[in-house]
Amino acid sequence: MTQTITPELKRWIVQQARAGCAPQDVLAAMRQAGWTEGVALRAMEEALEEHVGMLPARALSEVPTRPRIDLSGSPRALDLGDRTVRVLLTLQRPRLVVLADVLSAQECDALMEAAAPRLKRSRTVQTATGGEELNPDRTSDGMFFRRGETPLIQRIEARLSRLVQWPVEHGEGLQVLRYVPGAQYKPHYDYFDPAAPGTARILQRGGQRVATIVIYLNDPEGGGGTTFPDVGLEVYPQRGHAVFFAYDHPDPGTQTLHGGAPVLRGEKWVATKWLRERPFQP
Ligand SMILES: O=C(O)CCC(=O)C(=O)O
Ligand SMILES: [Fe+2]
Repeated sequence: MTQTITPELKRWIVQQARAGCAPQDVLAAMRQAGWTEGVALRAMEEALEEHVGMLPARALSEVPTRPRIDLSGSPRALDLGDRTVRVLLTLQRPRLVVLADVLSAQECDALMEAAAPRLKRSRTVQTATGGEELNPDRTSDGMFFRRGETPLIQRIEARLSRLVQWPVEHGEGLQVLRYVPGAQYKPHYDYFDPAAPGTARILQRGGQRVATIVIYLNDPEGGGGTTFPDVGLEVYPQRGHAVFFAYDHPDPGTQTLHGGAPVLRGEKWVATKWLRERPFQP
């Protein structure tokens, strides 16, 4: 059965929020009333977004509680201190922004060069056990830089932190991936499945993942787009560009299912930054 988000439902959600009801209590009440979690979360997001949109600008200047790119005033470019990035596209659901000029060509080259000797077949964090495993759905080679490992990494981390208004300490180490022709990363969520037995252990090191930044380091000749199947979106890799997407809750309702499509010609290199709720202990 499809459930429809009605104006009455949204009004009710706003009333609860104004009465000081905690979001998890509103969610629990909706679930009890028969709403599925994904729809309930989407209704809450939509209702509160619309409501906040009607408040005076002053009310929006509170400290962000999630990584976000401030696009108030629809800026075409964002000054990040040492670099100006351009805003190409934004989507509300999934919450997503495509950017250009996040890294210079020289920075992309330097990252690939530093990563190359350390690449190994990618492993995936297994929520079943909390350990790491080879994953047939993910046929890239990868490596992690330690946070702050080199001056280049420090510079990139500071820039990304300013971009998404989220502390450097909440980030995992920058990961570099290389895909050769045929390699791909099948559609997945970056957050850890709350229902899986190994997740509790993973969450001890900084809580959930709440947002992802994928930066393209080169121009693959064909294929290799980052796909978002729920909304039929594909971001084509271009050197120095990036896609940011955020998921406030570890739930498919965020529509952040995404994958790296198979590379058809040439290689594809990306750098991924995953952001956690809390400081991440490497
Ligand atoms: O390679 C891509 O386009 C996506 C990478 C990705 O999903 C990830 O690193 O989590
Ligand atoms: Fe991912």
